[in-house]
Amino acid sequence: MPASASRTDHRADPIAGLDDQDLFCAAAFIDGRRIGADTDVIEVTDPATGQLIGTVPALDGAASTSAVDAAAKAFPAWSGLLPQERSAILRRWFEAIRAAREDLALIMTREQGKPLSEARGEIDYAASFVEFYAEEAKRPNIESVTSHLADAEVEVWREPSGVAALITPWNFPSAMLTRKAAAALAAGCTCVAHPSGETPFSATALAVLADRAGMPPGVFNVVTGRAAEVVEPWTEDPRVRVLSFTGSTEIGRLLYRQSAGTMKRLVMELGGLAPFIVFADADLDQAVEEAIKAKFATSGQDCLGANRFFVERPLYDEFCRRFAAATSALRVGPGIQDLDIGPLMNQRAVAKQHQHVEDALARGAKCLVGGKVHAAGPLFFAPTVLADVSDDSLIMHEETFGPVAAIAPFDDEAAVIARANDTEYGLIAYLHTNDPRRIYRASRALQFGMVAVNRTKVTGPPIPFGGMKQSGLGREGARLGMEAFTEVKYVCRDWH
Ligand SMILES: NC(=O)c1ccc[n+]([C@@H]2O[C@H](COP(=O)([O-])OP(=O)(O)OC[C@H]3O[C@@H](n4cnc5c(N)ncnc54)[C@H](O)[C@@H]3O)[C@@H](O)[C@H]2O)c1
Ligand SMILES: N[C@@H](CC=O)C(=O)O
Repeated sequence: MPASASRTDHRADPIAGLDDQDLFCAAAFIDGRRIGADTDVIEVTDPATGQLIGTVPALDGAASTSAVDAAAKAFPAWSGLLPQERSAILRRWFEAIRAAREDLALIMTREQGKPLSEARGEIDYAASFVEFYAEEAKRPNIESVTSHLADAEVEVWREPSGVAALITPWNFPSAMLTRKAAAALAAGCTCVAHPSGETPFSATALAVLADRAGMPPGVFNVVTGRAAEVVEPWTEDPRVRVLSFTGSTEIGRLLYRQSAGTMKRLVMELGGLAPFIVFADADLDQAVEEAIKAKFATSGQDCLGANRFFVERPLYDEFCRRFAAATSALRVGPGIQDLDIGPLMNQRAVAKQHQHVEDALARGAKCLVGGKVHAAGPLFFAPTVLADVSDDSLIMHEETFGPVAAIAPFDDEAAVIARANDTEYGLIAYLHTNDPRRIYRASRALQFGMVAVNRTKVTGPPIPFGGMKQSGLGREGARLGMEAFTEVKYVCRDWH
């Protein structure tokens, strides 16, 4: 155990309304033990109120390496279990998460700020990955290949890669962790996970539940601390074979560089700059309803959040009018009150909203609704609609990651597809049209990993989630998500 850490069962102050206070756990988890720091801690505040809700240990590089020691030690036994045995543990973890739904949602709302209903939805989403991979764990397929050599038999195996490092963000603190961890564990890898310092309690609660579900010591370690201190040793450690990150493209590039020395397998779920394209033949009511979901879920702090709305000229004025009216009806307040829009994560996020609004207005845009901080508090930004936004505005090129929508008209299909593709990002594109030929043409032409047609909610465990270009590498979810944590081994056997 590192000198700076002592073995303590630290507790955060109780959260009112939590049934099971042990889930609100102010400790890291390494090798099946709760690790607390004597002095160095990270303070976690409720973004709705600015109130301190608890602290977690700020573990150092030695502690972070000790988590890899534990995961490497646990790897032979975990990867050697029968697939059904790993599946049974994952299934128990899934059931524990489902049973703790209300408490997990409350913890998330307090540290992340999202409305309680959205937090409950995220817990269901998080649990669904554990359930899915509990099933996939049973199917570690061996591919049979017809031999191309005389007198030889050939086989292709998939073997667990080893220790996997999982680095997760603050906007979806539970689902981003289970989407990675359940896939890695099902494949037979052991994990070291680092949750964002802004939302660590959702991750430590999942670790408590994994422990209760019978996850053996060292298989699923959660290391709290400052991201660079915790993660850099993992990028340099040759025992860490896969690094899976969700967060900004900027940090993704940094981790890519840091991982080059040990040639890790990388999974990167990075930023997006989603276009939302509405053609004149679309169902306008449906387009407006879906646009509200695509822009304002998690207060706009979603990698799938629509940043750029392009509306064909004949529908433009009416779309702007209806979308602005629907936006001004959104209720803003603390997540605990379960309204529509909660606070942003931090002051940097608020500053970015101001910057994007002011820049767009300076370039000729009109503000139809919002445009400033909301009376609910300093981290609440009013849901905002900007119309006539010019293509050279910052908001058309940089992720806003907040509740500001930019709308611009278009006249021509080919031109709008080119504008939509004119970005380094390529995560998701939204398309509204009722012309089947156009749906096919546009879906093919959009350079995005996911295309949502006439709807917003498209994700879930069986689909390959991920982006093209600088939105990332690899895919999460589906069978591909599990294969990311495996190595292909080819064996050729002589018959003689
Ligand atoms: N794709 C996503 O789901 C997602 C999630 C969160 C943030 N973001 C992006 O981040 C931007 C704003 O958020 P931010 O200011 O917190 O961004 P950021 O890049 O500083 O942080 C994003 C995440 O990266 C991790 N991180 C930061 N520094 C790291 C390091 N040196 N090593 C390893 N991990 C590190 C943090 O734990 C954090 O959760 C947004 O505009 C958005 O692009 C994307
Ligand atoms: N909203 C995404 C998570 C990324 O921010 C999802 O649906 O998985």
